[in-house]
Formats: sequence, structure tokens, C-alpha cells
Amino acid sequence: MRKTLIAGNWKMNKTPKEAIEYIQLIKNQVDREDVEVVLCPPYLVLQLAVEETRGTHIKIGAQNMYYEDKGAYTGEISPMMLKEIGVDYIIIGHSERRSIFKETNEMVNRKLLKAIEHQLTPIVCVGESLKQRQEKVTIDYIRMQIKIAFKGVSEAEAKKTIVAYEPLWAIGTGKYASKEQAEEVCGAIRKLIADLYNDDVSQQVRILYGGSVTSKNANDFFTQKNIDGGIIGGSSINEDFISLVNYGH
Ligand SMILES: O=C[C@H](O)COP(=O)(O)O
Repeated sequence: MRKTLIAGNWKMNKTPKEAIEYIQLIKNQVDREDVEVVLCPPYLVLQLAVEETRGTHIKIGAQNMYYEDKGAYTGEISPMMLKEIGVDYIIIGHSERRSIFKETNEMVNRKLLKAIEHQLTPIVCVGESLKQRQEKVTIDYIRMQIKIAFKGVSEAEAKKTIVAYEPLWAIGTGKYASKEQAEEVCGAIRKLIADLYNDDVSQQVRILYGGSVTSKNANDFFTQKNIDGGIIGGSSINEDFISLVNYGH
């Protein structure tokens, strides 16, 4: 039985003061034992968020990291630093990292291997553009993203890795995929994992949907057979997140 996971990716939103006020406002209402809730605030807020959520079931994730432990990499953050302050999850290869900061599939692979080395739970993002969807190459494109990302990842580690399907055309646009479209691709991703590893791995990997998920449509997505939760942008930085986490109630 795969446990539902809801990750709030705050992106570049909230100052430390705003973040703490917000966490204090929502924490008791998003603290569910049956759902893994992960808050992914900006780097500056991570340590405060770890402290503020202590004693709850809420976990903290970072939105990015570099693929080296330390060294002359000005402006970067290492997995060791994240681990030491109590971060448990790491988003890798978000489409904004890929498109704005030119992260390649090879970099995603290096980050995934590094996250595993430091026992951070990776959330690896994949997804197609509108053009790719129109050209009907969605699954081929995602197959390539997954194949490269998982290169060198053992079966045991693959099981613990989380994959997030985020169609680029649905991110921050209000144009979410239909539950059928999302389920179709998440099902295909599970099949790709089975082809790369085996059925046991594919049945254990959690696959999330992301792209304009709100409290209004969360239940539709999260009750699909192959969708094990979501990665939430816009609706994770306001009170809609409370209703969203309590989907189906
Ligand atoms: O990481 C989250 C995704 O980019 C989705 O963002 P969104 O919910 O604002 O569409």
C-alpha cells in the first residue's frame, strides 16, 4: 500500500517572517498521520521550518541542491548541508530548473545519485511541453527523462524514489490535466519503471501529479489508481492548502 504524499513547492515565495507565520497558521490543520505532507520552502526558511514543524508529522523538503558535497561552487547548496539541518526530501529536476536554469537530464541523474548517497528522499520531476503533447511524443519524452535520471540507481533505491509527473502546460496556468490524462501518464510511468526494473519496484514507487492542483480538483487526482499524491505550487502558499491536504473530507 503506497502512502499518499502531498508536497507543497513554495518556489521563490515567502520571506522567513511570512513563512513562519504561515506555518504556524496551517500546521495543526495539515498534520495528518495517513498522508505524508512535505513543505518545500526556499532555502532560507528550511531550518526555521524544521524547527517549527517539530513534533508534527509534517516533513521538510528542499527545492534543489547541487550534486557535489562541497567545494568551489559559488551560490550552490550541498545535500550534506540540507541533511544536517533536518531536511528529508529533495525536489530534483523541476521543470523550472530545467527550463530557466538549463538543468539537463544528466544533471538530474547526478543529483539523484547524490541525494540517495545522503539519504535524502528524492522527488524527481518529469513532464512534457504542450508541443510534445500535441505531437504525441509525451510517453517517449518521459521515457527518455526517466531512463537517464535513474541511470546507476539500484533497485532498492529506486523503490524509495518518488516521481512527479508535471505536464509543463499545466504548471501555474490554471489549465490542469484531466484526471484521465494524468492517470494515463502516471500509469505509463509505472510501466516504464517496471520495464527498467521490475513489477515489485514499480508497485512501490510513488508517482505524484503536479500542475494547477487545488482543493477543488485534488480528490479527483489523488483517487486515481496510479496517482499517489501531488506536488502543489500556487495552492501550497495560501490557506487552500489546508482544504487540499484534507481532500475527500
Ligand atoms: O511544483 C509544483 C508545480 O510546478 C505545480 O505548480 P502549480 O500548482 O502552481 O501549477
